[in-house]
Amino acid sequence: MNQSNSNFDEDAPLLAVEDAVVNYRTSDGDLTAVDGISFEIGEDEIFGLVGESGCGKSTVAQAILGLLPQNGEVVSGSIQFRGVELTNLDKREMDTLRWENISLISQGAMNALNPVHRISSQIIEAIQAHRDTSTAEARERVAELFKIVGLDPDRMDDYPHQFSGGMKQRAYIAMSLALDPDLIIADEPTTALDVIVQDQILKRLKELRDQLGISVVIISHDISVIAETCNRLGVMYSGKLMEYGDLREIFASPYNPYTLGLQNAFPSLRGKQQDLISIPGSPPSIADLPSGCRFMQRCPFATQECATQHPPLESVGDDHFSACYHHERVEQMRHDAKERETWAQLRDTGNESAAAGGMTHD
Ligand SMILES: Nc1ncnc2c1ncn2[C@@H]1O[C@H](COP(=O)(O)OP(=O)(O)OP(=O)(O)O)[C@@H](O)[C@H]1O
Repeated sequence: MNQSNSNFDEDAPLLAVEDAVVNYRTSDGDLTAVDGISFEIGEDEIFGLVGESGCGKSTVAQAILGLLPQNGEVVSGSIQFRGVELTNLDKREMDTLRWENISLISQGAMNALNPVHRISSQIIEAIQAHRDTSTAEARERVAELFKIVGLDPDRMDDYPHQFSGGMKQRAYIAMSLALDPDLIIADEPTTALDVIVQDQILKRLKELRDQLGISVVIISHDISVIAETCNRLGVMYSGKLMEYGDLREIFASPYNPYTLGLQNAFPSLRGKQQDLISIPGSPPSIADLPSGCRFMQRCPFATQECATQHPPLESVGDDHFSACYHHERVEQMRHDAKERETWAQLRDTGNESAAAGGMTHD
């Protein structure tokens, strides 16, 4: 463990997000992008956060890392790293924690490498900004990091343009490992890469967990990316966690209609080809959220009850939680969700009428 903060509690979870609410101030008033989500990440864990564009995944990552834009704020709840409340840290403390304890590989991180500086000097600079290390020692560390991420150390003095997209992404991962963080947050780490390189990077992230004991949060809109890599999972929709827990358990017995829909919508990276069925419609705008279940307007199983309020997360198994009013109908929902007509009916009915009363009754 990286012991840069003497306030860390070794018995506390690595990361614990508890009922966190994140708002953005806009000319239309305060908009809630993350609405009371809770999850924990333990040692040696790869946690996946999945959901469609705009559901609040990046906002969660930025809130953890203290990198929310100027108009964003964690307005309630708590985010703790080894028992230390991150939302109370000042900028200097947060800057230290970022890199030393938690580091970020962001969407398009490879483009964050400075094109006019050699890759080695960029990583050396990051090391020397935090540690009193000679340049010779830092160069040795860069060579070691290159090996860890599967790059040839002889190429460390190259410029970014001499690297392919996949190599640049690996170089950025090397940089994010420079100070031995305990947790890496990878926000869409492979989105811009082709499938083969994507697979290699995901394998590498897994190896980091296996070899270095680093926990990883992978944020992706693609549930098959998460399926390949993670051992625990949070399925997000419109600022809420819809299903959460052990990945194998969720994949073997999904309880939430949104998870059922996502599973239909993405091809698996390996394994048998399946017929893809997309979920008709799009998520609600955070400026105009429904008062009931956030997924209600796109859910083929919605009833009047769903229009009352968003359902709470309930325990449905060992390390398995889901937010839905219809868990008792899950067998039927799993069966029906595999049928294209189930979702097509929704398209025919139209989102608006489904929300207003085109839904089934209990
Ligand atoms: N600075 C901001 N000001 C106002 N609204 C914002 C701001 N940043 C994000 N949002 C809104 O917050 C919601 C969540 O955005 P966020 O980027 O966290 O979602 P996401 O799931 O990561 O999506 P993507 O995969 O497209 O990045 C969206 O509705 C987005 O439009």
